[in-house]
Amino acid sequence: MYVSTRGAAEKLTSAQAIAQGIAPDGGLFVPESLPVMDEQTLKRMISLNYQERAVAVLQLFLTDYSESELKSCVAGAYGGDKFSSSAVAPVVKVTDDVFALELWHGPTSAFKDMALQLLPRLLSCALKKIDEHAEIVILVATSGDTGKAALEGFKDVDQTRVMVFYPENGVSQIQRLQMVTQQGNNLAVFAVKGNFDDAQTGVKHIFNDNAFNAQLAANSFKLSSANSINWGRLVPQIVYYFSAYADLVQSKHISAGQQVNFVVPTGNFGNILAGYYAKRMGLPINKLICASNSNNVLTDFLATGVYSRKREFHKTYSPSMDILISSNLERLLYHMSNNAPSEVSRWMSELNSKGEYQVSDEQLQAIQAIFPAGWVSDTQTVATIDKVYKEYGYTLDPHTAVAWQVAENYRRETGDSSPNIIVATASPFKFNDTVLSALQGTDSLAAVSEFTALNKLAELIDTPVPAALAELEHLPVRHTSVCNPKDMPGVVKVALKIAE
Ligand SMILES: N[C@@H](CCOP(=O)(O)O)C(=O)O
Repeated sequence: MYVSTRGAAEKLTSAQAIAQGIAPDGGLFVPESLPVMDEQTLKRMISLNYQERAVAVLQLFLTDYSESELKSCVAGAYGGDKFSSSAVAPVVKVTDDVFALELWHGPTSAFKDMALQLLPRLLSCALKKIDEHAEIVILVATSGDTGKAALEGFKDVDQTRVMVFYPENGVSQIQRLQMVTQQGNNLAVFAVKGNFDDAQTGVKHIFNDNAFNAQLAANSFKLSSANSINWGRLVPQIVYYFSAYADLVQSKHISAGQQVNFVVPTGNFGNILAGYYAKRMGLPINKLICASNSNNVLTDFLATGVYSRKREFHKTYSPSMDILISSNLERLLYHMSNNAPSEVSRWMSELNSKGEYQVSDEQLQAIQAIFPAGWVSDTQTVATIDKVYKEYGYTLDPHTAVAWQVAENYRRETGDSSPNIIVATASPFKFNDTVLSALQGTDSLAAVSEFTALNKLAELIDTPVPAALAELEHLPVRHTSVCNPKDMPGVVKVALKIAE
């Protein structure tokens, strides 16, 4: 069963939690108890393919789904030619003890596909299970990657509508084009005059507005989420930690049981939290290294125990991580406080009212023992892209470059020699201008169009542009709406044709 991190919502099955998205008390759903992956299953994973590994992990959490339901959801998500790699999430050896877990082989070239190809299937199945007939309105706040992956995953899915809110000037050109050209009859995309936090806060306000939800219900609509606040977004992400480990044992780069570090470019804390669940389940993870850009709110929290959003918001070359309110930290705090919803509620309410909260020294030490952290500037990010390409012929996108450099700094500072698995979250082509100028200097971008830059990058790194990105050049723009954060509820009503 699933409980809210704030303790004031009823327990739900996983199907109910996935359909609701967020708990009615404003908290996030977490498993009441965490399953353990026994050693035998861990060993067995080595010889399984990605889909089989996914079922093995999912069935430990989604206990109200049958094995055949999970197999069918997983086959739909990862089967066929949806992913450009047959491994789905391949692990690439970059140096003797540094590996890249490439999570960007899906249809939108970012790691969000790993969950957002599966979530629509889990949700459709959940709606049948719980006999829900309302139309589910999925609200998404995005700093670039989740939005497109949600649009692609939910496009024309029965009984769903999708509404994506992205910061007007806070995503890469390719990310923007991916969203504004999206086809499908059940979706809408809005640029928000503000940053990602404004969009995410706007969405959370809508979720917590009882009158608004009642009006929706009267029109046979219910809200849900495709962000990592939804448990159904998070659980598929646990799978690739197991899969990467199994691959490395299979290829004999590590021995079974050996401790490894995962280094995760972090924004909303969902990806790295999935790694935490994998560790709690028994995967031999030494550290989960939290890598940030100059929006280093998490680095500071992990150093001091004070989470403060009272700071300048920076627009960086790694825009998907331009976030100051990291939603999933709430789940970690719940687990690290020994499941104490009253403490979590107090911290979240202080974050809301005072802009900050502080955990105890004891809690901080327990968190620090698992999550070392660091951040790098834009200047270091581009230097890292250039250095890694020159030294190893491997092309990093800016988010993955942040992780790479933080991993290098961590190893130098601590002497921890565990193999580092860098979680590669996006294709370099999504951030073509930053990557091209990192490799060839800013002059390479002078007076060239987005698509010339894409092709130049492809030629330089001798890799074809993903077809779905190349075709953006010829797709008509279908979504041009812009709104203020305070107008988001009205915008949702208009899109749903609900009268004021
Ligand atoms: N980095 C994200 C921000 C939202 O995070 P999510 O994991 O909660 O969906 C993005 O690219 O949109």
